[in-house]
Amino acid sequence: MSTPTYKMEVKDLKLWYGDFQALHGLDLAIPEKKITAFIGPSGCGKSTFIKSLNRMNDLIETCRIEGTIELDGKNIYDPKTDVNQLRKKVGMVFQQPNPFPKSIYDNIAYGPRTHGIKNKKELDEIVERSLKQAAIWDEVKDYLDRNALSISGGQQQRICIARALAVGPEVLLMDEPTSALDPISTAKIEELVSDLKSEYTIVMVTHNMQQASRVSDETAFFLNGHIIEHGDTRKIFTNPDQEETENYISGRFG
Ligand SMILES: Nc1ncnc2c1ncn2[C@@H]1O[C@H](COP(=O)(O)OP(=O)(O)OP(=O)(O)O)[C@@H](O)[C@H]1O
Repeated sequence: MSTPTYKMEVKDLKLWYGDFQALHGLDLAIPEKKITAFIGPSGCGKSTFIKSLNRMNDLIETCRIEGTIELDGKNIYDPKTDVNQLRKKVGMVFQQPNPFPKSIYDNIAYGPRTHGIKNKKELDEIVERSLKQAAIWDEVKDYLDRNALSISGGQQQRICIARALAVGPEVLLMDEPTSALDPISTAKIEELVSDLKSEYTIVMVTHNMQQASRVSDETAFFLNGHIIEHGDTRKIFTNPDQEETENYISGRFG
C-alpha cells in the first residue's frame, strides 16, 4: 500500500476558552482527498477542533491555543499567516444553512468578488461550475436571481457548499452539515460529499454514526477534549481498540 499524503497535521494542540481547557494536546494527521469524520458526545470539543483548522476561533476573544496545525507543511498559526488566504484554502460549511439574503448568483459570486474577480463572464463561469459541483445547478439554473433564502433547507445547504467551493478551496470543513436537514436532503449531501473527495480534502463533524460509517475513510473519536482513537473508519466501527470507543459506537453513552 502507498504511504498516505497528509494535507493537514495537528501537533499537540491545546486550546483554552479563558481558564477552561477545551482541547488537551491533540495530534491528528488528515489525509489528502479523503473524508475524515469527527464523532463523539456533545461538548467533547469536535466543533472547537474543526474551527481551529481554519482559525475560526480567532474570532473568540477568550480563546488561546498552543501547538501547531500545518497545512501543506506550514504552520497556519504562524504570525505571518494571511488568515484570508488560509480561509480561501480551507473553506467551511456550517450546521444551519446560512446563505446571505441575496440572490443565488450573488451568494456564489460573493467570495470570488471579494478576492478581486470582477469580470462578468468569469464570474458566470465560476457560479455555474460551483453550482454544478454542489449538485444543484439543474435545480436552480433558471432562478439564479431568486433570493437564496426562498429555497428549501437542503437546497440552501448545497448553495452554501457551492459558495464555499467558489473560491477554490483545497480543504472543506463541514460542521454537522446535515443535522438540520430531512433524510432525502441528507442523502443528497452525503452523495455530494463522497463525489467531492476526488478533488478536496474533507473534514466532517457528525452526530450521526451511520453517516460517519457510510461516507468517511477515517474517523476520530473525541471525548472530553481528547482524541481517544483515530483510524480507518471500518476498523473504528467494527473493531475499535479502546473500550470508550466501543461503548460510544454501540450507543452505551452519548
Ligand atoms: N466560546 C466558548 N466559550 C467558552 N466555552 C466554550 C465556547 N465554545 C465552546 N465551549 C466549551 O468547549 C467545550 C467543547 O465545545 P464544542 O462546541 O467544541 O463541543 P462539540 O463536541 O462540538 O459539542 P456539540 O456536539 O454539542 O456541538 C464545551 O465544554 C463547551 O461548553
